[in-house]
Amino acid sequence: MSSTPIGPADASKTPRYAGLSTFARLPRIEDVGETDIAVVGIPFDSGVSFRPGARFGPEHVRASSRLLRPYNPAQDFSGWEAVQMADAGDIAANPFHIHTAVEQIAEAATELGEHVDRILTIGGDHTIAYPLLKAISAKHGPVAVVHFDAHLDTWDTYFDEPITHGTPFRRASEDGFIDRTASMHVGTRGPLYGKGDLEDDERLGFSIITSEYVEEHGVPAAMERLRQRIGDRPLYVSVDIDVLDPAHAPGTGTPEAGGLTSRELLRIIRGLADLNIVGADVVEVAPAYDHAQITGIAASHVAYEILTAMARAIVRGRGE
Ligand SMILES: N=C(N)NCCCC(=O)O
Ligand SMILES: [Zn+2]
Ligand SMILES: [Zn+2]
Repeated sequence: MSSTPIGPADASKTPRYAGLSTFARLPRIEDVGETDIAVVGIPFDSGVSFRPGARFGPEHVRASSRLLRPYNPAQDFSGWEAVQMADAGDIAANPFHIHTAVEQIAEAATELGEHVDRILTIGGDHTIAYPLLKAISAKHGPVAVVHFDAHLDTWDTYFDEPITHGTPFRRASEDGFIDRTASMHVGTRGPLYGKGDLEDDERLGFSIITSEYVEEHGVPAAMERLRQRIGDRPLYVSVDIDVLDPAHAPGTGTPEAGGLTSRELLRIIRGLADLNIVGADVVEVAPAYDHAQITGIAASHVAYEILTAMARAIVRGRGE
């Protein structure tokens, strides 16, 4: 798409708090022609092991994104002025049958991916990363994954069930959706079931930047390790908002103490901006436990940084 993109509603003409709720007040996909980047919601939380409520994440993050502005000074770039972004609405996923839900998600993401260059998904619980990785790897081959999360999410089963929000990256690794030489968790912390969890995790292809590592060595060292491991491979970024400390993201289902600050997370994501982010999700926002939109605003800013990085990658690819 090369003509001038259609941007969000102008906040100096239509008040920010007016109008239909789309991410950042972007146009709906049906209201624009060709779209470079689609933001899509997946209101699904049937995979949770503790507090439910992430099914209301997409509408909450959209509502919390109304104050975003076009120019991102931290990346010196105006994403939606450079490429066409649009809100593609929500993917309908069966809340009563998780196997059907993941098929629906994989199909809908594959179909959307045929029409747009990149997709940023707003969840929903972390289960959705599994079908999203299926769709993205069908397009690009096995992708490098940077997974921001308090949790490993490479556990095997819960109640003997293989598809849950604690297991998506194990299933994705077993199914060959991820590049086992180039994937990483960031922000991991807290109690595990046993030491074997870490051995399994390594075997499944992940190395780990713990929350403590970020505190000890700082954001630049973390960014350097990420760049070294990923290189120029196609990169999928999955952000579980519980990577943030509960002080920065109370509105989530499985909170763990000792997490990143939102400032640290935003900086690390910006550090990925010169890599090739081909797809991303922001998951596990559960508004019932949120206060003053703390979690929703953090998630909307994370999504904004990722969208900016994606737009820059598209512009680089065009040789502009
Ligand atoms: N993906 C998230 N947020 N949490 C996974 C927690 C799995 C457990 O209860 O052990
Ligand atoms: Zn988590
Ligand atoms: Zn997770």
